[in-house]
Amino acid sequence: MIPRTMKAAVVRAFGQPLRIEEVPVPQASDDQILVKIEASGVCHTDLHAAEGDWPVKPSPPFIPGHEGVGFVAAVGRNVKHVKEGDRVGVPWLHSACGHCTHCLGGWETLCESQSNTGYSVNGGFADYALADPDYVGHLPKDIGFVEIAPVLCAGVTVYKGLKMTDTRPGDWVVISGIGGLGHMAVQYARAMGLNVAAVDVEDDKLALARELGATVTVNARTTDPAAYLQKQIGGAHGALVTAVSPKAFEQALGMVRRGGTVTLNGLPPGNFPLPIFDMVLRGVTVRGSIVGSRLDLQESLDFAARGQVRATVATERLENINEVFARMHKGQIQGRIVIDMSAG
Ligand SMILES: NC(=O)c1ccc[n+]([C@@H]2O[C@H](COP(=O)([O-])OP(=O)(O)OC[C@H]3O[C@@H](n4cnc5c(N)ncnc54)[C@H](O)[C@@H]3O)[C@@H](O)[C@H]2O)c1
Ligand SMILES: [Zn+2]
Ligand SMILES: [Zn+2]
Repeated sequence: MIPRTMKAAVVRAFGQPLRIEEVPVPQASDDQILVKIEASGVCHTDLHAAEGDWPVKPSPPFIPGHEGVGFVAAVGRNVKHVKEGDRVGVPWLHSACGHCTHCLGGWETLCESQSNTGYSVNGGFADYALADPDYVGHLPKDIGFVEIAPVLCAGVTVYKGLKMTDTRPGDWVVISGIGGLGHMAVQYARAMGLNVAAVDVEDDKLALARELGATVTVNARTTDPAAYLQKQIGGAHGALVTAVSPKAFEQALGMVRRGGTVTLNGLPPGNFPLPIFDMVLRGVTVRGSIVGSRLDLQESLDFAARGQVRATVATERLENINEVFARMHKGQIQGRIVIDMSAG
């Protein structure tokens, strides 16, 4: 039985604490599904959204959250391939047009008509969320909701980002920023046969990276990470930047060897300089990468299903979301915090 109202964390104004409110449960249109959210990972993007950090902003009031996972509670009458009771996740890529050149080419992440969960449409920091059945992730059978939630954004994003480094098994990849995204990246990289170096500004993050399979670690607060990696491994073949500091982006350029590729996942507001001479003579590629396609999402879930990646998680109640954001802002979270919607 679906209630009329639900609990949700709502952004009423940028930079203000989220409010826990009782709001109407949304109703699925003929082409949508309604998902009963059981767990919802907290991504740094949710914090950027609530702060209004980016040039393209959401419109308050809105409900953040794009790692929401749970059971399908209702299906619209046109929905054929997803049924009530299915276990699904509602990712950042809420929906796309399906017919532009990007969508046709398997690059729906670049669709100009896309909508984004927890940003342009309400997300998973609530008991229920709407979803487009064509864009949900189908969850592996034997993994709990709390543990799988971080794959819906952190997992798929770094899995795709690693592919975009154009590295091959046996190559070195450096992961800069070992937070929610980065700690998953270390694991995907290992599973993909890569040697992993990890960079962060906190020693406890680097300790986690080592536990998860990184064999070289550098604290960028105390050591110049580019110089260190050139000396230790001759520079990496690829770098994946998930850090929330523009400084880390600049430093990553020097972490790769000649011909290397630097893929940018992190989204701190700001810019960083590209030294022309150095980029040209060293043949370095720099590219952005945003989440992943539906196929990337399903593949990233398959790694979890096979036990090759496993998010380091701690649970919190939705009521504590502002405290979670405060800790995230200070870089005090190990792995991912997941809101357990069944708690309270
Ligand atoms: N491109 C995408 O599709 C995509 C998807 C999800 C998140 N993001 C973005 O990725 C970023 C990271 O998200 P998250 O949830 O992993 O955040 P997080 O807060 O969990 O982790 C960020 C990490 O960066 C580290 N860090 C900070 N300054 C650093 C520096 N100078 N050098 C190295 N490490 C540094 C922090 O210690 C922390 O471990 C955010 O900006 C988020 O918006 C992008
Ligand atoms: Zn995210
Ligand atoms: Zn499109």
